[in-house]
Amino acid sequence: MSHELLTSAEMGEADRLTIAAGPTDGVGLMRRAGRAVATEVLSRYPSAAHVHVLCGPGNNGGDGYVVARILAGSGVATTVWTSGPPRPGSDAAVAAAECPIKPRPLSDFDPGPRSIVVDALYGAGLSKPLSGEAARAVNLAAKLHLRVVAVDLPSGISGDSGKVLGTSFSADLTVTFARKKPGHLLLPGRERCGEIVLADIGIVAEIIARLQPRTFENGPALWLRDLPVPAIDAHKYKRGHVGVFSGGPNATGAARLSALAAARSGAGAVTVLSPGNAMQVNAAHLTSIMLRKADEAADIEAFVGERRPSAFVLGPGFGIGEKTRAFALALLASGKPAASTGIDGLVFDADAITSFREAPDVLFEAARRPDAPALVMTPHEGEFARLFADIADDNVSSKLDKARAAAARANAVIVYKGADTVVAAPDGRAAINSNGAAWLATAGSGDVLSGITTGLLAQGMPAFEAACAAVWIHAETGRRFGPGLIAEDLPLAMVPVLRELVAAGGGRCSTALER
Ligand SMILES: NC(=O)C1=CN([C@@H]2O[C@H](COP(=O)(O)OP(=O)(O)OC[C@H]3O[C@@H](n4cnc5c(N)ncnc54)[C@H](O)[C@@H]3O)[C@@H](O)[C@H]2O)[C@@H](O)CC1
Ligand SMILES: Nc1ncnc2c1ncn2[C@@H]1O[C@H](COP(=O)(O)OP(=O)(O)O)[C@@H](O)[C@H]1O
Ligand SMILES: [K+]
Repeated sequence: MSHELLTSAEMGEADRLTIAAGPTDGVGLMRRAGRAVATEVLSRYPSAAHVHVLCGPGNNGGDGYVVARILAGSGVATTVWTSGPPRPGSDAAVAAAECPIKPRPLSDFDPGPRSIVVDALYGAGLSKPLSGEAARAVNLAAKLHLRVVAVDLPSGISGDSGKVLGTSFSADLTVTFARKKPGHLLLPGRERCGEIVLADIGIVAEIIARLQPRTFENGPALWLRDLPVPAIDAHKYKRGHVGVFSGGPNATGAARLSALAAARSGAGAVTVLSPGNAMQVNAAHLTSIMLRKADEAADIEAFVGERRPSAFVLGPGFGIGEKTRAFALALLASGKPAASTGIDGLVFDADAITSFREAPDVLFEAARRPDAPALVMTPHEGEFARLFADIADDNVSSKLDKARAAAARANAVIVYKGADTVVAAPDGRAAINSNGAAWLATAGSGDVLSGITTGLLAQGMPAFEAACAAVWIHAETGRRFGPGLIAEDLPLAMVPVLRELVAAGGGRCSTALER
C-alpha cells in the first residue's frame, strides 16, 4: 500500500529508521533519491540543451548534487547554482564532494531560454519564506517559461500544509520519495507540483507501518473492502432504507437529488420526508423514491418506529432555523441502543450545518452522547466557518489540521469540501481527495455527495469509509463526465464507476482501481 501520506517529521523518522536498520546509510538514500530524479530528467528531456541544478544547503541540495553528477556523467551540459555550501560532515557535503561541477552562486543564476531547471533548493526542511536570491530564481524561471523539475517538493511549498511560503516554483514534474506528503495534494501545493512521480528509494513498507500514519490519499485502497455489495438473499430493506428531508414547496429539488444519489449508491429503499405543503410537488417528481409527510419531530419518531430507516440526510434545501435544529436534535437522539428501532447513520449538510451557527455546542453535545448515531457533516468552506469559526480563522493550520480539529470537536466525520476535499474522523484518521475536477462546481453537486454518503451509511459502511468512498466516487464521476456536467447527471453517471469498483472487488480488498 502506498496511499499513506507522511508529514516531514514522519519522513525524517522513516529515514532514520531505515538507516538504523541498515545496510543503507544516509548518503545511500540520497544517491538513490538523486538517481531517481536524474532518470526522470534524462527520459523526459533527452535533448535538453542545458540543465541548471539549483542546490540548497540541506539534504534537498544534497539530492541536487547527485542529480548534477549523473546528468554531467551522461553528457548533459549541466550547471550547478548554490545558495550556500552544505554543512561540513553532512550527507549533502559528501554528495557535493562527489559532484565534479564547481558550483556557482545562486545570486548569479542566469539560465538561457529553453533550458531545464532542477529545483533542489529546499524540500522537507523549508523553514521560512523564500526570499532574496531564491525568490529571484523563481521569478526568472517563470519569466523565461523554463521547465522545472522539483526534487521532493517545489521550493517554497510546505510539505505539511501545501501552503506557499513567500513564493514558490511551479514545477512541471515533482519527484518525491517513499510516500507523498500532504502538501503534494492540498492546494495550492498540488497545483504547483505538476505531475508527481513517487520514487522508491528503499524505505520499505514495514518501516512506514511502524510510523502508524494517520493521513492517506483518498482512493479505493482505503475503503473498497467495506464497499457494500448485496448478499445473495438480499431484499430491499436489508440493503438499507434512507430518509431524506425535503424543504418547502419552492425548495424540494435538493432533497430529490440526494434521494436519487442514495438510491443509485445501493440503498434498497429511499423515502423523501416532505412538509405537508410540499407533498404535491414532490409527488409529481418521484417514481421509485417513496414519499411521506413529516412536519414535526414527532413524525420522525413515527417513521423510525414503523419503517426502520437506517440513515438520514438532513440539510439540502431544508431551510435554516428552529425547525431544522429540532429535527437534527431529534435525529441525534434516535441512535440504536436507546431504541431497538434506532438508526445507524446521519449526514448533516448545508442548512443543517448553518442552522447551528449561533449554537454549535448544542449540536456537538448531542453528537457526543454515547447513543448518538454516527454523524457525517459535509461543509464547504463557508459552512465550515459558520460551525467552527475559530478553527477556520487560524491562518497557520492547514486544511488537514482544520478538518481534524473539527472532527474531534464535533465527534463527527467531517467532509471539508472543495477542490482538495479533506475527510477527517474523530479518531484522527484523515484522507485528502485528489481525483476531482472543477466540473463538479455546479449547483446541487453537494446534495448528490450527501446522498451518496447516506446511501453507503445505510448499507452499513462505517462512517469514515463511507464518507471517503462517497467523495471519491463523486469526484471520479465528475472528472470522467467533464464539460456540461450538471448535478442531475451525477447519479446516473456514477453507475460505471460503481460497476468498476464492484468488479474490482467491492466487499473485498483490492487494489485494482488504485490510481
Ligand atoms: N528524509 C528522507 O528520508 C530523505 C530526504 N531526502 C531529501 O532531504 C530533504 C530534506 O532535507 P533537510 O531536512 O536537510 O531540509 P532542506 O534541504 O529542505 O532544507 C534545510 C536547510 O535549508 C534552510 N532553509 C529552509 N528554508 C529556507 C529558506 N526559505 N531560506 C533559506 N534557508 C532555508 C534550513 O535552515 C536548513 O539549513 C528532502 O526534501 C529530500 O529532498 C533525500 O535525500 C532522500 C531521503
Ligand atoms: N474546483 C473543484 N474541483 C473539484 N471538486 C469541486 C470543485 N469545486 C467544488 N467541488 C466539489 O463539488 C461539490 C460542491 O458542493 P457544494 O459546495 O455543497 O455545492 P451545492 O451546495 O451547490 O451542492 C463538493 O463535493 C466539492 O468538493
Ligand atoms: K525542491
